[in-house]
Amino acid sequence: MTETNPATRPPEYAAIRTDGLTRRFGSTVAVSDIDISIPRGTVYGFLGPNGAGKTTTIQMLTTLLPPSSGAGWVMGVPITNRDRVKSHIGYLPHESPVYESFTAREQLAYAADLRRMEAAAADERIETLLDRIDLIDAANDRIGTYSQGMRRKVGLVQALLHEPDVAFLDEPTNGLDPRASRTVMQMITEQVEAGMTVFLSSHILSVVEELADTVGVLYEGQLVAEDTPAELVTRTECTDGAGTLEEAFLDITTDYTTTANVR
Ligand SMILES: Nc1ncnc2c1ncn2[C@@H]1O[C@H](COP(=O)(O)OP(=O)(O)OP(=O)(O)O)[C@@H](O)[C@H]1O
Repeated sequence: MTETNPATRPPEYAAIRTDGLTRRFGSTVAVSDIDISIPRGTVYGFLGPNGAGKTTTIQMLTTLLPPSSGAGWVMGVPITNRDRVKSHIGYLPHESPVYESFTAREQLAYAADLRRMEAAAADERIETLLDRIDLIDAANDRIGTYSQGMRRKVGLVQALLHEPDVAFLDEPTNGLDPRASRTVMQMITEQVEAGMTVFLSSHILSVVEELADTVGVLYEGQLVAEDTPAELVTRTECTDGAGTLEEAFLDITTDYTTTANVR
């Protein structure tokens, strides 16, 4: 069987696909003419310096912000179709979207209800995930009393609760201790093995290097490099045997014009 080029397949093949996706704020071009195609069941690491346009891209893909021009699809659904796109996605934004006055159990039950999950199945999944992420003992405490890391855990469980086809995770390990980070990385790996696609934005490059099948580097709104983590490291000549994605990222973003051909 001959494989077609992912970039030329119809949009329904990809979990996420964009075609010239662009967003301007006045005279600022936050995201400029981005073309990506992310196969289902993979992790896409999305990197870029502060202000590169990562959040803006995620907000367009999660239907929170309309593009200025270009197009995007999530699971084959145009991102202009908010309700249908929302039915396919989970989103963990930079700040966990939780209510201070709720307990973790209440917050997650509320999220499950919004997602129209069947109550018994939702309860079972909530308990499993709370246990997995080591939050079960605090699950009846108000989120207002939680640490940053504990809030992050609730936000992450909330994003994965309904087993979305595509999860957009912005800094999922922010504020987590090493053991909790490891658990979260294992959870992401398991979800992806079960078929989920993960769009992962993080400044913690060791996490991205370990999880991502493909990494895209955004610089001043443009996608300036895209490859597997290993290839990015090799092709930016960071390998004298011990290159890391962090070195590759610094190299690419120090002077992307000389490395734009890595894409
Ligand atoms: N609502 C807005 N109005 C005006 N400019 C905006 C708005 N949102 C973002 N921008 C600008 O768009 C550009 C991209 O911002 P964005 O938040 O997408 O970057 P980022 O890569 O997510 O950064 P960080 O890593 O710091 O979170 C920046 O120049 C930012 O100032």
